[in-house]
Amino acid sequence: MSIVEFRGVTKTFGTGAQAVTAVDGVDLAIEAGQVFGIIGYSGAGKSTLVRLINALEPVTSGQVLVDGVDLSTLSERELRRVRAGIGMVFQQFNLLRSRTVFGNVAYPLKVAGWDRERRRRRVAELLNFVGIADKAWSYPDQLSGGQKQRVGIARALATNPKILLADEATSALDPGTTAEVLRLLKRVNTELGVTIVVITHEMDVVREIADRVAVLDDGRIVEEGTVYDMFSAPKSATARRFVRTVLRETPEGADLERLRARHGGRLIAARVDDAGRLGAVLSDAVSRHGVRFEIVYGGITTLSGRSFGGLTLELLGEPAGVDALVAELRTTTEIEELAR
Ligand SMILES: Nc1ncnc2c1ncn2[C@@H]1O[C@H](COP(=O)(O)OP(=O)(O)OP(=O)(O)O)[C@@H](O)[C@H]1O
Repeated sequence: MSIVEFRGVTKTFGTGAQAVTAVDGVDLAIEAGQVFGIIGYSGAGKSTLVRLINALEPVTSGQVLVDGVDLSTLSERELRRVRAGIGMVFQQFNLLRSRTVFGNVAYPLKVAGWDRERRRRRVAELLNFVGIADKAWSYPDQLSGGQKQRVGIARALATNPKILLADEATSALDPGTTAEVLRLLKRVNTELGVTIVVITHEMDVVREIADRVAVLDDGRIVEEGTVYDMFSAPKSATARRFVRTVLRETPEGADLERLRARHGGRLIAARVDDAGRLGAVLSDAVSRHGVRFEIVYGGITTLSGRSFGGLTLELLGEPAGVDALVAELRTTTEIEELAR
């Protein structure tokens, strides 16, 4: 059973000519223990989707199930219980400025009726986990963005939720701090077993921590799958655009013009992955086909622990030899001609 499931969910705001369909016929299954990314541009409906999961908004049609229970069948009191099992982390942290770090993290425990001693022990444990035990008596204004988000995460985890919703949790942070916060979220997933739904407009965030990803475009899921599959073979135009923001393995525009100006040989872009034998074919290129090559662009990274990337090669030799090499390369990996 999925921990979160959407069945034909539509959410419309307003009526008549003013109606806006923010979520449009979404089917989605998030399994327990996953980090699930939902990526989309501004206005795609991401925040609305999140608000449907924690029942801050009712669906217009369809069903949202949390732990197998259709939220629309629950009373307000039962919904509060479901919400208590879902933590939330926000882009703007949403900390109480008048309370210390300790006070912010203790707040949901107080609301849940924990006594003072239990609260103290739990907050200490949480602050240790997120690495800001030394800031317990500081106020939010005295903290950096990354520290504030650690407090936000500690607060979200206070009552031991099974699900954590992170809505653009790193969008207000610089790249270095983003990486630290993402590592912390990954630990929340692996060490505490919390299922995390990450809402973002940044493909880097998806690449860093998600297991699976859904692409939301104009309220619809246009693509869904493992992060590796989406990066290595994006199917929708929106997914391809997102992937290109992170992986610049194929030169375009001015980069491509510069390469063409500098390199007279035939330019091809080759995909590199775990299965490919690009290196093996290239190392025999001279002896088998009389073709030399130069690596002129690209990069290789890891995705979900697997190699992934692309290299642009300049192939130098007799046209027939180059043709034969390209044909051989095509049998091992994806090749794109960067024609003049
Ligand atoms: N309470 C509301 N009343 C009316 N329209 C709304 C409401 N909430 C969202 N919308 C509309 O629904 C659409 C999706 O908005 P939503 O905030 O879910 O998108 P988003 O992907 O989270 O965008 P952003 O990243 O900019 O927040 C938008 O057109 C928005 O104007």
